Amino acid sequence: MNLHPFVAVRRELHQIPEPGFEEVKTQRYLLDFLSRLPSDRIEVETWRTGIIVRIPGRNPRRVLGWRSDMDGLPMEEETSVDFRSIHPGHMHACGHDMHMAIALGIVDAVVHEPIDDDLVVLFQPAEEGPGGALPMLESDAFRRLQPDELFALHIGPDWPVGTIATRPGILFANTSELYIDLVGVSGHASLPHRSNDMVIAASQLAMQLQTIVSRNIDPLDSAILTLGKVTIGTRQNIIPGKARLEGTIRTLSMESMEKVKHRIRQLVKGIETGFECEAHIDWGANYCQVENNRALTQEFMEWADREGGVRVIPCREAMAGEDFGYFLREIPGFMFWLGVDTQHGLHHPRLNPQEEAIPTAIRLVTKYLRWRGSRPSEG
Ligand SMILES: CC(=O)N[C@@H](CCC[C@H](N)C(=O)O)C(=O)O
Repeated sequence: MNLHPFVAVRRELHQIPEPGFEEVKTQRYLLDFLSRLPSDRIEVETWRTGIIVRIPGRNPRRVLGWRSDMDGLPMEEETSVDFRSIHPGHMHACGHDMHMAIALGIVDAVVHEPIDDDLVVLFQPAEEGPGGALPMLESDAFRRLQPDELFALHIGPDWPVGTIATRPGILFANTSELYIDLVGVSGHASLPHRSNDMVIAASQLAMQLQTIVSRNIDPLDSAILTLGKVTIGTRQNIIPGKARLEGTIRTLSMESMEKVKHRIRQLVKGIETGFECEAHIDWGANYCQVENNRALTQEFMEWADREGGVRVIPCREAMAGEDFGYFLREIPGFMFWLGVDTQHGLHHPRLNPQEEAIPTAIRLVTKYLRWRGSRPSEG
């Protein structure tokens, strides 16, 4: 059976997942693809491991933009597909391989049949961390080619192929990473009184942190504090003097984010006093919420229902994070979920999105850009 060309692209990209700002092979693959397109129809610029593509329009009044992320996740793939990751310990488990294949499909379609407005397509590194959107947004390369409106999608495991889901206003949460180091005194397992055991301090802290959302945040204002990794100790008969707790905070308002951080500082101070240890907090990468432009989103949802060949599902906010929010803070636009109907969700080692969603998305987005490109600007 003949594979759809951009499904084949996705499979090739799926094999080479790389961490944020190390997307070297990925960038080379994308550049290679772009170099095979007619060079008089396309301008290609690199920014770190990312790429900015500009395709001039037929009768441009403004610049429309599309954004894809690029990076993979540090996890071992557990699917049995024959195109699984060849990079041990790394996997495209958040669909960025799908996003890139779709973005290339859009570039290919618009190069061969231009839209009225100019189109800029961003391949943005490091969405999973430390965050490529903000530095890309602030770069000279981006400022030179900056779009007037910007759109993106994210694969949505919960929705069937042929559907999209989005909403005007907040779609994704504010995020902050969280790293807490505790330092006590290590020692012999038989001499607890001469050491300062960080297993106990870290366990207490982990439990206390889980009281913040339930006791300090307004129940009508969602928040999450997840610890995804706790590292303590080296073997069973050594009392460990060091512990590291790693997690993420999600909120739907900046006020709640500040409140959660304030409570974390207080609880960590309490652990320092109570367990006579030293503690250090690092907030890592912080992403602002993805807030869809209301008018453009509403218009898109109505258009997609009418003409896009997909079913549009109005959805609730998600507590996932996306540094695309930084772009939307400056540039009107929106993001939507693309139904890919998978049993295993994002960040799962068996994530296996339905690839028929790729041609569906290319058709939908290209048609929308064509339509939007022929419409007057907002306001
Ligand atoms: C869509 C998605 O899964 N995004 C990631 C973004 C990560 C943000 C940051 N590195 C963090 O962990 O807080 C997510 O986990 O939601």
